[in-house]
Amino acid sequence: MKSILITGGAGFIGSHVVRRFVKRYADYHIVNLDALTYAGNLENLKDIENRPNYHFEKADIVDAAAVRKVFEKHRPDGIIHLAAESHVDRSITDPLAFVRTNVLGTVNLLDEAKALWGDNMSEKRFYHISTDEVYGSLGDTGLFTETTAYDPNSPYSASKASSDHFVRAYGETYEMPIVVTNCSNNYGPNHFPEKLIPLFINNIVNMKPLPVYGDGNYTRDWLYVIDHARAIDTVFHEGVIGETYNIGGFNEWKNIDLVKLLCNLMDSKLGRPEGTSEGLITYVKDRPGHDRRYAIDSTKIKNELGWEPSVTFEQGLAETIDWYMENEDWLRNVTSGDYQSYYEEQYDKR
Ligand SMILES: Cc1cn([C@H]2C[C@H](O)[C@@H](COP(=O)(O)OP(=O)(O)O[C@H]3O[C@H](CO)[C@@H](O)[C@H](O)[C@H]3O)O2)c(=O)[nH]c1=O
Repeated sequence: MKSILITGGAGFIGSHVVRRFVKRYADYHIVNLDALTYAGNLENLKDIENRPNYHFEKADIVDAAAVRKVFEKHRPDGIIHLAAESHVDRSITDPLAFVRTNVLGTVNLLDEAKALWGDNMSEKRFYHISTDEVYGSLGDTGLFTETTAYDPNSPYSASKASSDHFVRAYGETYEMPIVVTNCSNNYGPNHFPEKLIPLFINNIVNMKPLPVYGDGNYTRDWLYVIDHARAIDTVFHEGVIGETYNIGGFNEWKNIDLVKLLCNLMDSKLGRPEGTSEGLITYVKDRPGHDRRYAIDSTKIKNELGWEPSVTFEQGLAETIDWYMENEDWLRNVTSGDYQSYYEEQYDKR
């Protein structure tokens, strides 16, 4: 039996990875290690929580002793590391939180893996999930490839770039079998409504303003989270040790075009007159250091491992909207408590 530790498994991308692994690999011992911060939610895993191959451990990766206990108990052969602070706006107001979780937390995990595996690293794997933001910002043309130089601009992307470097350093220095993927913007069910798509879905439902940063002409490449989880499964099992793979949707959208599409889809789903949601669009002060364009070339993973997106953007977005509308309780629960004050604070600042 293979023991697999998935960090951040109660979060957005992590929960889709945990669900996929628990359902597909009945003979694996799957451990979800999560600190259950504001963005982690065990509700995301209700449908699989009683499966015999699933185990949950509440621990913060910043706490090395707590991580060690989990390692000693479950003795993982493979680690899929997704736990991270992930919101760029939060990193601008509290960079240290990102250093702690994303840098220190990652090094703690690497150290515990090294201690557990010792000299016997064959058949082991440390897989770090990272972001295309480490490459910085593009002009109107070009794509990030695996050889693009790192050039992070936000405290968030600087912390992820740093953690990528530590993972690679453990590969070089201690011969740890590592693999890294850098992925574009994800969307889909269970996405915390601080990020563009779920925030705007929530605001449209509640007829609240849609705060578009700057001129709205910022470009992102969007990938359905379920396709990302499938890519992670592929890289975990078939990716070549020491390699980096870029993952993206070849699906670039300017924010304002995406927001207008979302508005139109929501109006028709909610039975509201055309143009109702677009009327909520409010241009607000820009995000400091806002990266203009991300666009990623995922040819390598397609050619070498046979992965490519399976869901079109129109299909994925429609499924996402349906999910939020069918899961009002989930949305209400995650937007209660501190959420409101966080949201208002962000909005007031602009
Ligand atoms: C929340 C919010 C965002 N935006 C803009 C900022 C960005 O250009 C775009 C998407 O913003 P966000 O949803 O915050 O995502 P972004 O900053 O691109 O980063 C995401 O995508 C990255 C991958 O590229 C991940 O590594 C990050 O964890 C993830 O948060 O929309 C707005 O115009 N208004 C908003 O209220």
